[in-house]
Amino acid sequence: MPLVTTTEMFKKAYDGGYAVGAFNVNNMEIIQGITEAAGELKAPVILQVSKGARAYANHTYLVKLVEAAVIENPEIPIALHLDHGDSFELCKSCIDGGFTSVMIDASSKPYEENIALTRKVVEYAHDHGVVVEAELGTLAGVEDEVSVDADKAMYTHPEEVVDFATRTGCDSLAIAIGTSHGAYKFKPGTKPQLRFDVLEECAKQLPGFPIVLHGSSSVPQEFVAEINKYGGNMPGAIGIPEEQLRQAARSAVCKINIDSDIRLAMTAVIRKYFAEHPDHFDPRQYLKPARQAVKDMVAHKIVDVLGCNGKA
Ligand SMILES: O=C(CO)COP(=O)(O)O
Ligand SMILES: O=C[C@H](O)COP(=O)(O)O
Ligand SMILES: [Zn+2]
Ligand SMILES: [Zn+2]
Repeated sequence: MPLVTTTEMFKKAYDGGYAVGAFNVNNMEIIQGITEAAGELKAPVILQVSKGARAYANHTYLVKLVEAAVIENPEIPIALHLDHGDSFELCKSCIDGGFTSVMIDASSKPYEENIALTRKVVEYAHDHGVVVEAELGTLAGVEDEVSVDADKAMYTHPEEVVDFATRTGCDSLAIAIGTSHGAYKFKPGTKPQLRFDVLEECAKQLPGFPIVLHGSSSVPQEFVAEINKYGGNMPGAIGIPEEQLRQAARSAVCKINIDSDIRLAMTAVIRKYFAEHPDHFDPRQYLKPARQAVKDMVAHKIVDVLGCNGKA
């Protein structure tokens, strides 16, 4: 099947009590690892491209690689999504350039400006058959090149979500409940805990509406240990406990974003490979196990965390 929007995926995920994985893509090996796992497990999947990914790999290369993945995996629905679009122009360029979904993240702007910009993107997107994810609340960590302190992060105000969703017409909403971007989500020694009360209140206000969780890598400690063992230096890297992601996936959360775990999986394998094979210099030799590590990690998320296997 051709690239799809997330509309049908989210409806099924909402009703079925599971979530669809949204994985960030930056090169061929990442796209292959993710889609081979999703294809074999008959799972719907969202491939998302950040502004940084587009700057790194070029829009056309990424779209064509994703189109190749669609041809190679005809039995699963695949959506191509812009992650953290920060302007109307960037969203328009992706809508015009073949994406089926875009995020406009104006969450760092004042509330009324967030609404106005999101509304503008929604109008253009819907005219072109593309769906829109918006965001309310501020995630801790590094977002939009703004670094937000964990204790200054702003949880989404549930009393705003109906007004926001109604006035913008967005198709899904990313909320802040204590997740954050990157590999250092919680201070060592503190207990990682998402605010499920905030999530439940948002879901109650917007029955049937798909909620999105950003910053949802679990930062598997075996990857961190391998990285540190083979010359890396990532002390105190901590992610979201998978049990809490499972709980979120069963709720109104229909899309769970994972990028850092891809980076960690590849880096761990490549560091080990370099340490064990100092004489090798063919990139295929270390990118092949790195791609396999992405595939294994994604398969684990699909089956053991998201619950979207067999839902294609
Ligand atoms: O939210 C993300 C992409 O938008 C990715 O989050 P992680 O850094 O937790 O993987
Ligand atoms: O949300 C951020 C994603 O992890 C993308 O990160 P990036 O901007 O470094 O590509
Ligand atoms: Zn944001
Ligand atoms: Zn994000």
